[in-house]
Amino acid sequence: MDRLPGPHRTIFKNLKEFQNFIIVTFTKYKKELDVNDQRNLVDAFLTKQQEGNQESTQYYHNENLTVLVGDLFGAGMETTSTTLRWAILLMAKYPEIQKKVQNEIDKVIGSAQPQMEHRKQMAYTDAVIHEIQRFGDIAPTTVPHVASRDVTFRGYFIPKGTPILPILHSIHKDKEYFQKPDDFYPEHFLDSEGNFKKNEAFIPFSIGRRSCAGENLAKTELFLFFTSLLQQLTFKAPPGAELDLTPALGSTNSPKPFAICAIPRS
Ligand code: HEM
Repeated sequence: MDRLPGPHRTIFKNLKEFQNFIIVTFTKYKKELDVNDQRNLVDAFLTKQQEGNQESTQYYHNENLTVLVGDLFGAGMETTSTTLRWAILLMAKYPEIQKKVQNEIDKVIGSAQPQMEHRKQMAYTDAVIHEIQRFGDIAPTTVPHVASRDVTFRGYFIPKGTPILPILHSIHKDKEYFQKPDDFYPEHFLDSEGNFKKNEAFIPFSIGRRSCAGENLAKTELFLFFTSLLQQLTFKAPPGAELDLTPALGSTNSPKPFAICAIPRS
């Protein structure tokens, strides 16, 4: 792939730049390190590295630190922030849904600081967040897996060692489970009485042993950020602008860059 022209070269170039940024950062941290006053994860990792035992050499080497910090950005930060960008775009696109969320926030949370306990009383907001994740479809596939043993699935024999890439996208667009798969329709997660309704085909964090390690943290972040934003602000398209819901080209689905007006509510 290195020798072929194409957009993947930009990915390699950006990845190198990103990794260099991490290396430069932890090299600086290494110089300042005080094992008795560890400031963050990088300091904790470097402290283990300096212990100089077998574990330090085997696991706590620079390459693992680079990948670990990279994973936290990629898996931990980019995912939730991209989902929140979809949330802002969708709220501006569908002002009547935004209004219903804000009414529920005003009723249940008022001017207090949003807490996770509020979620059980906020079926509509919960349904909207689920629908943002389903519609935004930020991880259309899982990360690559490999069959750990021979399996037969729906009549197909899959030998041990076969690479497998489950497609979450097709599940989230399945008409059998979602009445209007191509629309933004929070009612996918509400029953006729307006109670929150689980849907077993909602699996944006994937399922099984290797499903997302940050699922609970991500759900917490999404609820707290989303409600805090809509408690204070109303999102609107700039005058005359048409908001485009087509995702940008990439291995994950993020919204194309957009301009937005954030109007204080008070
Ligand atoms: C909206 C937010 C997020 C979504 C939609 C999401 C989605 C996913 C998906 C689809 C996978 C692949 C699972 C598989 O291959 O079966 C995954 C893996 C992973 N995610 Fe997330 N994720 C999110 C947030 C986070 C956060 C906040 C963290 C950590 C701070 C995190 C850490 C990880 C890790 C470490 C893995 C790899 C797990 C493994 O291979 O065992 N994710 N995530």
